[in-house]
Amino acid sequence: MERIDVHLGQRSYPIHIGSGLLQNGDGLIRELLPPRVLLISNEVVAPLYLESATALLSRCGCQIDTLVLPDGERYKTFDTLNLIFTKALELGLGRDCSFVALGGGVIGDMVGYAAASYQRGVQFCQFPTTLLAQVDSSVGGKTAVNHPLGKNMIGAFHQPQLVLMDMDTLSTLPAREFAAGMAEVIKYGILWDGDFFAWLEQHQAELKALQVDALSYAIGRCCQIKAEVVAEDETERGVRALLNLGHTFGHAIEAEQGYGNWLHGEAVATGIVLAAQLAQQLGWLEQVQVDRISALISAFDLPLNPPQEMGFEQFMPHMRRDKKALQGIVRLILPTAIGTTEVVSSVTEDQLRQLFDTL
Ligand SMILES: NC(=O)c1ccc[n+]([C@@H]2O[C@H](COP(=O)([O-])OP(=O)(O)OC[C@H]3O[C@@H](n4cnc5c(N)ncnc54)[C@H](O)[C@@H]3O)[C@@H](O)[C@H]2O)c1
Ligand SMILES: O=C(O)C(=O)C[C@@H](O)[C@H](O)[C@H](O)COP(=O)(O)O
Ligand SMILES: [Zn+2]
Repeated sequence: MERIDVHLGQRSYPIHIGSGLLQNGDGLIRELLPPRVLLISNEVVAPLYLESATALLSRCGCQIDTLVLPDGERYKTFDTLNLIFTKALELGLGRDCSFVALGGGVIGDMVGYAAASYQRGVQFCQFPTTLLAQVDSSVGGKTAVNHPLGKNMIGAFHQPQLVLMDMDTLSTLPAREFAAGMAEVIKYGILWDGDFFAWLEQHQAELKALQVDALSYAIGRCCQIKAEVVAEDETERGVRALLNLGHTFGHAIEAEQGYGNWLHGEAVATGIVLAAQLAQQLGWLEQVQVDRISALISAFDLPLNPPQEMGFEQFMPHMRRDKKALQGIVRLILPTAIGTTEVVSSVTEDQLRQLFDTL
């Protein structure tokens, strides 16, 4: 069992990582929970883990109600959010309740945003059940829903009270979803920690086999990096933007292809490769580093290339709307080495056209 703290003054919170925490984690979370809880999951995760999560929360002394939402990225919408608000109002929940998100990043982002806005803000907790949610989305307080014109366009920064991640839940995760989570894991190595990237290169087999020591090291390292970055820059005024490596391209793919057709992690994987290729084109990254990045992404069966039908004309409208853009100028996160990245606003549209033309 590992505990990592996100240091944010009064909004600080613990991340608990371990095996069996949905069965026996009550001692870790009891003191942080209010008496009234709305436990929210989806149609896929609920049959697997709702019962143990309910039992855990009830051993903590909470009065629990549950809500099961439809599954998938295409339901990360205002309409689904409204199901949460309606349920909470029907139950008569007040500001002293907590919402608990049991599921992957879609559930976590939606429940977090519902908590940020219900009666102008209630507490929430993250019980992440995908690799992607454990290494990334459950930590840091970015919450959102999608808009047809852009990913995560409507949202808020709202930190959870606690994050409880039971690594055992990964045993039921489909292989494609595990790989999608690995895209964000690889991202941390490139943007922050070259030694971690090298460790990932050396431990591919153990990770694919869900070997517990390798998995817990990888999840822990990602959470440490994210906690450090978020503590330094909670609302993305500076260094936090680095966590967006691959996302300007990736979000364009997700929106253009229709939410859910490309998984978030798949789109980010391709986005990271595009960022590396662009950095190489600009003379900032050596080809050998691009090759290492592509090789590791490919080793986890993640896509290296965007959809064939997507070129400059299809990417650009999405990229100009990216949340990092300032006065219509695209800002990109580009690697300068494995382990070091920079926020760059000097890339011209001609340079981007050249990137897509050479694919
Ligand atoms: N807030 C953030 O900082 C942040 C960071 C990264 C990604 N995200 C968001 O997270 C979302 C992607 O999250 P995701 O990859 O977890 O997708 P997801 O939430 O859609 O989960 C993937 C699939 O796995 C199922 N599932 C979840 N846990 C399972 C389990 N243990 N066993 C079997 N099936 C399980 C889900 O029901 C779903 O079908 C995107 O919307 C992305 O924008 C947010
Ligand atoms: O936590 C962050 O900051 C991130 O950028 C993490 C990303 O992996 C995540 O996908 C995030 O939701 C993207 O944020 P957005 O602001 O580009 O929507
Ligand atoms: Zn992401």
